[in-house]
Amino acid sequence: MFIRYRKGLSELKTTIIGIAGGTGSGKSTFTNRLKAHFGDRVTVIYHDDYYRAHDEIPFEQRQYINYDHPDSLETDLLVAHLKALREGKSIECPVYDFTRHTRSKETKVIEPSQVIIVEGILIFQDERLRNLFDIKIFVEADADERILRRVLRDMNERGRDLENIISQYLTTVKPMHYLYVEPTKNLADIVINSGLNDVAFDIMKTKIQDILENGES
Ligand SMILES: Nc1ncnc2c1ncn2[C@@H]1O[C@H](COP(=O)(O)OP(=O)(O)O)[C@@H](O)[C@H]1O
Ligand SMILES: Nc1ccn([C@@H]2O[C@H](COP(=O)(O)O)[C@@H](O)[C@H]2O)c(=O)n1
Repeated sequence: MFIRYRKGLSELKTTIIGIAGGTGSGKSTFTNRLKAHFGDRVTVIYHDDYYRAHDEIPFEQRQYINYDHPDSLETDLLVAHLKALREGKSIECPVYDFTRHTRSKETKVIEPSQVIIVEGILIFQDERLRNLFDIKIFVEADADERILRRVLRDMNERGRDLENIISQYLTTVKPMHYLYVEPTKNLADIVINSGLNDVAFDIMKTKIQDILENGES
């Protein structure tokens, strides 16, 4: 693991905010809105980037892996990275390529910051990860809206076709959602209705601003 020490930041208390929710619920929409407002003052980490590589399996077979089971993600590495960032060390984050169902050759260096947002469908499912969050938010949306959004997003951005999206949804995405994602809603501090919720955005904007100014969560 690549770790580089950055002087001074180790003394700042880091606040880690988890944003969970089902696929297509609006997690990225909500997270990206906060990131756009705060810029470099807030760091965002996507659990999706920690999907396992599986370069040993041909592409044709990689598309049939159950990517909605907790074991499909290298959560150990994310836990280690968050602990390193909290200690003021930078990390080398993997970059996931959804079009190839594997990790990209590139990595991105992430510097420590006072506020870190972690986003992902399964981030409240892992107890070690869950215990690292100071604030837990769950983005809620009806299943029909989530799948419709996913169809458009996966066709436009992830190189998928309709038949593949429907088959994946029925065989793994939907059952795993009810087994592993939906139950974690009860573990959240705040459940928000839609990633485009202006009230929730204003509340979180005020909270993060307060943390950045007063150094507390
Ligand atoms: N409330 C909403 N109304 C309409 N479209 C939305 C809404 N929230 C998100 N979207 C769109 O749905 C797609 C999936 O949203 P995204 O935030 O990427 O979901 P997630 O990160 O939870 O999978 C995106 O194209 C996004 O623009
Ligand atoms: N190779 C992969 C890896 C993951 N997925 C799907 O991504 C979903 C999680 O990401 P969201 O942005 O939608 O929250 C998850 O439901 C996996 O099925 C994939 O399709 N292919």
